Amino acid sequence: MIRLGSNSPTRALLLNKFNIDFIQNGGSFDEDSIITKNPKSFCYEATKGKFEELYKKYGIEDIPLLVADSVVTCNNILLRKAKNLKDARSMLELQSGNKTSVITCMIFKNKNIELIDISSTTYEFKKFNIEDMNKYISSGECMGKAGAIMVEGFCKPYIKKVRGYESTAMGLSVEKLLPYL
Ligand SMILES: Nc1nc2c(ncn2[C@H]2C[C@H](O)[C@@H](COP(=O)(O)OP(=O)(O)OP(=O)(O)O)O2)c(=O)[nH]1
Repeated sequence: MIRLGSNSPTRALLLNKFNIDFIQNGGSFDEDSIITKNPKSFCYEATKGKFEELYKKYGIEDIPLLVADSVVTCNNILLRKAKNLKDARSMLELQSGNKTSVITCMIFKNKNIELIDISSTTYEFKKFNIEDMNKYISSGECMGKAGAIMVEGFCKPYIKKVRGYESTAMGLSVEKLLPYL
């Protein structure tokens, strides 16, 4: 049993998919407090902030703690979760027919180890079909996802090339975590 220190439904879905028993307690770390715009540093700072908040609140005496953060970088621009549908559209237009990477940082701590993992999955997308993209945006599924992309959904038919785990792109590099559970 582990504590998933996250509000993310996708992270819960991933742990379920890998049959990992967990309870879910999200935090309220303010990612807007992070100064750096470097995608990898931002992702690490956000994960560290989330970990410190929840480690203070729950500790690891009873069960291990897992937190994570994901960001997207395209054309060296840091893309977080879209603020609104207009923001989501511009993120998607940037990534259409382009190369984009999802960076996921995880911190996992139990009584014996502390794992800090930063992984990325890089995609080369074909150009998104406009009608398809409009439908995706108006569905609202683009919200709450780093870079407004959904690799297992909207983006799937447009994947030309991929390097890295799909789980990393969805927000939790579970394959990297398994050896420690
Ligand atoms: N379903 C899906 N979700 C994705 C994908 N890429 C990123 N995400 C989700 C995972 C995270 O919930 C979210 C990235 O935002 P954060 O890392 O800040 O996490 P979030 O605020 O959702 O929850 P947390 O900070 O862990 O409480 O985007 C994807 O391709 N598919």
